[in-house]
Amino acid sequence: MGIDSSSFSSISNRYEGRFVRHWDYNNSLIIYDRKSDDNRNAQSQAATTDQKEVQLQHDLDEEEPVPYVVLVQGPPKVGKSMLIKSLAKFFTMHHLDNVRGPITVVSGKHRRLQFVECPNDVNGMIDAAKYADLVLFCIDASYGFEMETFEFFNLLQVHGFPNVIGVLTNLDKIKPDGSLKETKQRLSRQFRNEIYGGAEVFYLSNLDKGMYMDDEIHKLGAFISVMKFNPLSWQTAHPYVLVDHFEDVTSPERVHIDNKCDRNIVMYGYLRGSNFRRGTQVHIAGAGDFPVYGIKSLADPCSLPIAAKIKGVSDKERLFYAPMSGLGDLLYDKDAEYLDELNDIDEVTQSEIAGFRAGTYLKLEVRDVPFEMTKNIDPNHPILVGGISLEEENIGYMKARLKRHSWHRKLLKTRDPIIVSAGWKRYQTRSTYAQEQEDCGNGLHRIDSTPEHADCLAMFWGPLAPPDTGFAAFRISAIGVILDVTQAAEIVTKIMKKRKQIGSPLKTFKKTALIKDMFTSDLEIDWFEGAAIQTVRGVRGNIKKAARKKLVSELPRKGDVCSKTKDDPARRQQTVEQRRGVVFAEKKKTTGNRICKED
Ligand SMILES: Nc1nc2c(ncn2[C@@H]2O[C@H](COP(=O)(O)OP(=O)(O)OP(=O)(O)O)[C@@H](O)[C@H]2O)c(=O)[nH]1
Repeated sequence: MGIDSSSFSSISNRYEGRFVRHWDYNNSLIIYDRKSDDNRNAQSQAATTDQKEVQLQHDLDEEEPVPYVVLVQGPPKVGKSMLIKSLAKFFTMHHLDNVRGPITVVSGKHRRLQFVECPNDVNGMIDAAKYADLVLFCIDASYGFEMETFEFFNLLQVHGFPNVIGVLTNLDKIKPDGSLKETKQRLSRQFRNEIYGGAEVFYLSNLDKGMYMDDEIHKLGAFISVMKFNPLSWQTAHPYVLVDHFEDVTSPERVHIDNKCDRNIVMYGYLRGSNFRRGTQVHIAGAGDFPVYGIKSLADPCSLPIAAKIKGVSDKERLFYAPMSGLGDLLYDKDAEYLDELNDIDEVTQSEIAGFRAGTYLKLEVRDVPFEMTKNIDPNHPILVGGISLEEENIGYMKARLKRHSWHRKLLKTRDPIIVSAGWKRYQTRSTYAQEQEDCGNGLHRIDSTPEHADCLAMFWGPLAPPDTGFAAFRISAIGVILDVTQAAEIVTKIMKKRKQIGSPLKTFKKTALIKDMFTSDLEIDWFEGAAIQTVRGVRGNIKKAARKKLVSELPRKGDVCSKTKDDPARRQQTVEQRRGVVFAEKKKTTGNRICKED
């Protein structure tokens, strides 16, 4: 039976008549007679000691939740770094000089937070939207909302919907008359209207010694420490690592011979989402898919206080971990391998059975990545490594439903290049847009550009993402969802371009007509089999097939009237109209004649 620690202490101290109840190490209920008093005091002391130990054991048995990623997003110079520094100081009393890369802090007995400053470029924003558990939207109150805020919010909608909080900065730049209160109210209202109805908004009204005011940071920090984090579906279904330390381990001799050779790299970070099984391929954002050459679990560099106590490390030493900002102990040393609270099963066997557990601090080695990755490494641009399923390892065609974003002024044209972000991946591709139309059978009508206000279908080639995955096209020009995937384009769907082909009727039969001068070859006719056809007066039909030469030469003569027409007054006028245009000129070109079947 599982109990929480608070209910344990109240229950274990409760006396019922002559019986005392308490829980043993396995959380099993034990009841003993309080009147068999020989060892009563001893038992009471034991119960207190047991209680402490059980609570410790209970805390240890609980999985250490992985640090939540708190992403600080906002336009340039809005105060993102200063907010992270102020919050880090609130939680740890450490002063950070730089904000570079993920910064992990212990924010409470059971919670750690990892602060990340969102890069201001498109690729950084795309990746950040996929790993954020909470987003602090920094808004410069002296300026108002900027495009990036809305753009990033749209990305969050596509890739999951984490918690969001609005933070108004630069309030001291507004005149402290009536307009300050009015500005706060207006921006808060706008944030809730445009971003998220129930969102909290915090105000950072001034600076004190280069930091935000303590009391305001305390309010925000305290709120984040206790808020509920909702698991996001894509993240929980995939293993992923937000890299907080990176090393190039290519042998110097190899680099000396060819400084543009592929590199071997080692990345460190907490495993998030689902368990990581051996053999899983990873996608390194911006670099591509790679098999994992080596994977190891290491000692947690920023343990929760309870776990640190068991490992004999003082809390103070473990409250902070920010290797890219130059803080935190180097526990990712090769020898410092993690030992599980399951000592009798060795690490290899465990990982073979269940994979590496989410929350584990991992060391991942990947070989032969392009040298540009190490050359352009930027600590302000955290690396996202996502585990991919077998299905996602393939490249093929995807059919998606898509709608042009209202703030993208131009229509998206078929075959124009777009940057797509779907699943862990972002890539450039060309899309063909199409619409479903009844007269096209199972096929689709190709359209030259996306419709003005409606959604449409998009077919594009790229690394496959599972159906129902949200995606966005950049700079946010459209958002949509993947419908279907395959490696062969024709299986996704048949797309037909709508063309205006004009011909003239050669002969009409009962329900059939021969049309001439519409196409130039039999092959062209084959492409259009089944396509809709219509006369100027509105008689509708479908293209059936190319006419046999013999049939064309055996055409009836002018003046023949089909009996069906006489019986059908509604159609009579149309058919007569249609027959007026029939030309019995000698046929010059037999190919290109069509048999058109009426509905
Ligand atoms: N007066 C005033 N200045 C602020 C406030 N917040 C930030 N600043 C100043 O704005 C400047 C930029 O602050 P940062 O924290 O570096 O802003 P940032 O968003 O991290 O900037 P980038 O990383 O370059 O995008 C600093 O000089 C801060 O002192 C504020 O609320 N009031």
